[in-house]
Order: sequence, then structure tokens, then C-alpha cells
Amino acid sequence: MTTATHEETLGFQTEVKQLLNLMIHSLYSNREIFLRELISNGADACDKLRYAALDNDALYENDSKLRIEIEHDRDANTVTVRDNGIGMNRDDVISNLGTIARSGTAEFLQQLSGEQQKDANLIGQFGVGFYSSFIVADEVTVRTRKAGSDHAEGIEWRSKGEGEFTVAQIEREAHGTEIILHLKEDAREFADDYRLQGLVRKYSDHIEVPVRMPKLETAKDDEGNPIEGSEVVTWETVNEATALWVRPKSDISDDEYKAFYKHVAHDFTDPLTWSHNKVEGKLEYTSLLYVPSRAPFDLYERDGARGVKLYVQRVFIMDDAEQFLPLYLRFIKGVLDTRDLSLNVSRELLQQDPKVDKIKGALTKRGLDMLKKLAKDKEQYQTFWNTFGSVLKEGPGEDAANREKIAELLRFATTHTDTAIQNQSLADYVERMKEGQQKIYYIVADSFNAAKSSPHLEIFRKKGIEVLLLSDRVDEWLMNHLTDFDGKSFADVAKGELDLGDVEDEEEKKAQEETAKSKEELVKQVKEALGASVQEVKVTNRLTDSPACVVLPEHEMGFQMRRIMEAAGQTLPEVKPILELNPSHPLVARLESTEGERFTELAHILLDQAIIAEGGHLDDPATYVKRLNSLLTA
Ligand SMILES: Nc1ncnc2c1ncn2[C@@H]1O[C@H](COP(=O)(O)OP(=O)(O)OP(=O)(O)O)[C@@H](O)[C@H]1O
Repeated sequence: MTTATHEETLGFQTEVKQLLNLMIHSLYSNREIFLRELISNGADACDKLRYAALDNDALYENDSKLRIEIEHDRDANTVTVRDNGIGMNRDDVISNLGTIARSGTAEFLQQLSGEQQKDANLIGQFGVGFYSSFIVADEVTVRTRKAGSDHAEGIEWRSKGEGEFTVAQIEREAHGTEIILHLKEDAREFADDYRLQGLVRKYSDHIEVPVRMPKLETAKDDEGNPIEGSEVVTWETVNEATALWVRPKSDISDDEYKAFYKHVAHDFTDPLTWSHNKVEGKLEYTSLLYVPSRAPFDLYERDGARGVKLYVQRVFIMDDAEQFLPLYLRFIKGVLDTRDLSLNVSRELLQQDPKVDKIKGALTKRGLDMLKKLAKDKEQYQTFWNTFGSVLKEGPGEDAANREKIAELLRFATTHTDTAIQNQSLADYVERMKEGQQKIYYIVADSFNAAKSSPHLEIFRKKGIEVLLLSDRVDEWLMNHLTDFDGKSFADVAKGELDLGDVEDEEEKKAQEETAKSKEELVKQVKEALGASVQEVKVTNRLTDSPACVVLPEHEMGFQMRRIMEAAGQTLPEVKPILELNPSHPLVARLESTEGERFTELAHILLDQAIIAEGGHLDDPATYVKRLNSLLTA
């Protein structure tokens, strides 16, 4: 019997309350996952104790056979999950089971809508953990004691999941944690041996820690009849209890790989693919890497969880070891088990160890190979690309050595399909290049529609030359680092001189030169009229339908990048655009036949329109409107 002292009632952090509410409703149809979450936490707690005991054997308190036990009591309507892992002290309990200290939680919760299906998906991204107990329980009791602490420092935490919990100090002999779920009436089905065993096998077979359940054994007399009063309870291990990654690949079924993923990644959807490798030789490691099928809520958070679970010779060392994968592969989840690091390695030591870089190089290659294989299945790859494509696009900037490999994995929207779906590879583009075309053309804009309708594309459309349509925030940065693909360089159609290579013949070039010559006077006048608003005025052959467009010098930062940086509060030196005029457009012809004040007005209108068409903001929109109105009413 435990006597509780110092009982205190505390309130859940607001975020916990919100999450509990939503979780209970939206995960109802998936509620059996509570057991997986609790076993997962128990296994993590055992891993942590094994690690801490490397330095201090006494922490085992003479009980070094780490295990998880599951029992139920049909009369009391309870299920208990118990581990002899690291346990928690009072502070741990309050912060772990009363708050959610993950960054971005508040923003995450704001996205929840109250719609069951939608929220179940979002909550899955967040990871439900311990709180999933409340999907099946109307009261949860946690009894725990941190390994190595005094027996009097046990803690009992209790809650009905309705805004409050109590914490009290208790006497507790065993270290580790025991979680008692008092089942809701409609969750009685879980107080059943077969049901529980089935769930353990389904979700936790691959966990290295044995999961045991009690079995009642009765001695039999000579005639085979049970002897009354001879019942003894023996504990039977229900799961396979070997670390999955240690087993030979050929012995592991897809379902086992998938179940293990859910444990490692705290996800409850299947992964898209995985890659399991054992490496011997100079480096010795086993890696099991997964590509999830959906993004975690903190994919773009600076300090979001990333990296692999690190083991050294099967001993768990740390979660989220981010040193083994580059940032642009941060969506990859999995396990790395190596002999090349020492057991007392810490995050700081990892940063200095040259072997870490070698393993990182090898895992990066594995990750990229895994994606290359995935790309063979167009549908699956599209799911991957829609979810993580913009993260992979950070790759060429971060990892010059693998630039070519990453480039092969990129997918784009292009004028070939003219839809916003990014599903065309650079190899597809190159295959379709026109005779005489030397460059891969692209345009970057703030949105797909702005890119697709940009006046800069007019000549390309006319000549049937394909252009990549880029509109993700990361795109301009990507293109700054992608210099060539398959021997072809990239060209931004909104920058520098238009060069269509040999797609244009000599006659066309000559005709253009002649037109330019004949418009020299007009160009001069427009430049005078616009003054410092532009750096140059030219006649162009880029346009077929629009009267004018703005262009930037070749090596200037693009308009999109500028706007992103300015929105982030950076001040950038001003760049004046180059205004290019379409000599065969009626508005330009009209300009040519206008004089004086009207000429200046019309020139300004053409410039402002070109800026708007490119997606830019006018410095002085009111004056533009006034000029336009006066023109319309003239
Ligand atoms: N059986 C246990 N033994 C020791 N500590 C535990 C146990 N269960 C939970 N904890 C502590 O409580 C914390 C919160 O657990 P919870 O399951 O909510 O989240 P998590 O496992 O960290 O991540 P996720 O939300 O992705 O599942 C854990 O990180 C751990 O520190």
C-alpha cells in the first residue's frame, strides 16, 4: 500500500488541454494506438536507463533485466503498462506529463479545425505519445521513481484528462514507471489477454525490450485435472524482442518494417519506402532509413526534431542525432547503429569526430539512392515530392558534392504541361529540348499563375521552347546553385540578354537588329521620359502579346528573392529595371506617334504595367491609376 504525501493539484498547460480534447475525438477510430505509444515510451525509458548505467551500474538497483509488463484486471476494468526503465522524478513528471514544451505547438494547435478527419491527420503529424491514454481511459494513474533515487521519492500522478492532475510523493520500491489506465465503459474490450497480445504483436514485435504478459499456470494431478490452489503466475514474453535492424533483411516482412517505422518516427501512417543496410569494412554500421509519407508539423521549424536514432553497438545513445544527415534530408527518419563511435559519445563529441562526417557522407548517399529508387514509381514519388520537394530543393546549395544526384531527383512545373503539378524532371526537359537549344530556361515568380502568365514567356511559347515555371520560396536560391545539368546551363528568362541560341536563325537575328536600329529614337525618348526610374530602355523580341516587360541584369538578385528578403526586414540596395519594348505592339506604335506630356504619361503607364505583370508592387499606385484613367477618358 502506498501512502501519498505532499499531494498537489495542478492545471495542465493550455496547449495540453486543447490537444487532449481534440485527440480524444479525432483519434477515436484509431484508439488502439494508445498501447503502442505506451510501450514505445517504456522501451525508450529502458534504453535511457541502459545508457545511463554505462557510467553507473548501480542505477540498475540489482534489476538489470530491462522489460515491459502488461497486465489487466477485468473486474477493476484496468490495463497496466509497467517498465523498469529510467523512471521520472517530480520535476520530470510535471514537465513531461503536464506540458508540451515543443516549439511551434501553439501555431500547430491553431491549425486544428474541429473536423475529425482533418484533425486526426494533423495530430498524427504532431505525435500523440502519452496523452493517447485518454482516448481509452477516463482516469490515468502513473507511478514512477527515477532509477538511483531514494524509495521515498516515488511520484504518483493522477488525472481524468479534464484540465487538472494531481502529483503526490509516494514510497515506491521499484524504479521505472507504471501506468494504470482505468478504461472507459466503451473501451472494456482492451481488458482482455488476446486483444492485448494481438496488439503487442502487431505494433511492438520488433522492440528489443521484451514485452511480457502474465500467464496463469495450474499444476495438474496424475489424471490431468487441475489442482485447486496450485495456480502460479509466470511471465511470458509476447514480442519477438530483438532489435529489428539487427535481423537479416530476408527475415523481415514489410509489415514489420512498417511497424518499426511507426515506433521510431512516432507516426501512424506507413512510410513511403525504406533502406536497410549493413556495412562492414572501414566503417562499421547498420542503418535503417525511412522516407515518411507525410511531413511532421515542425519540418520548417529551425529547432524541429530531425535526424536518426543513434545506437552504439545496440545501446541506445540518443534520439534525433542530426549530425548524420544533411539538413536537406531532414525528413528522413530511422536508426543508425555503429561500432565506430564510443559508448560515451555526446552531442558535442559528435561534432568533432571525423568518423561522423564519413558516416554522414555514406548515409547521404543511401538517402539519395533510396529516393532514386522511389522515383521509379511515379505515383509514390509524386507523393514524396509534394510533401518534401521544397526541402530537397535546399540540397544543391547545401551539398555541392551531390549536386548532380540531387538535380536528377528534382521535379518541376513547366510550360510543357502548364499545370501547377511539379512532376517533370530535368532529364524529361532535356529530352524535349529543341534542335539548336543550348540552355535550360526557367522563370521564377511569386506564384504559379504569375510564372505561367508572365510576358517573358511569350517568345518561348511562340517558338515552342519549354520553360520551367518556378514559384516556391526556395526556388531562386535553388537556381543560384544549380549551374548546369547534363552539360546544359540554366538561364533565367527574366534576366540579362535574351539568347535563344541556334533556335533563332540568322535572318531573324538580322531583322531584329534592323528593328532595333529603326527604334533608336523612340528608345532614347522613353529613357528621357522615365529618367531615373529605369536603368535602360531597349527594344525586345521577347514579347508577342504584351507591349513591354521589365528585365534585370544577368547577375542581379531576382525579383522574387528581393521581395522575400525585404519581407524579412532586410534593406537591399535599389536596382532599377531594364524596360524592354515590343516594337510590334499597337501601344508602342501609339507611343511613337505621341508627344510631350502625353508621351511621358504613356511611357510611365507602360513601365508600371510591366512591373505589375511581373508581380511587383508599384511605388506610387495612385499616380498610376490617375494616369491610366486620364488615358481612358481621353
Ligand atoms: N514510461 C516512461 N518512463 C520514463 N519517462 C517517460 C515515460 N513515458 C513518458 N515519459 C516522459 O514523458 C515525455 C513525454 O512523453 P510523450 O509520449 O508524450 O512524448 P514523446 O515520447 O517524447 O514524443 P511523442 O509525442 O512524439 O510520442 C517523454 O519524452 C519522456 O521523457
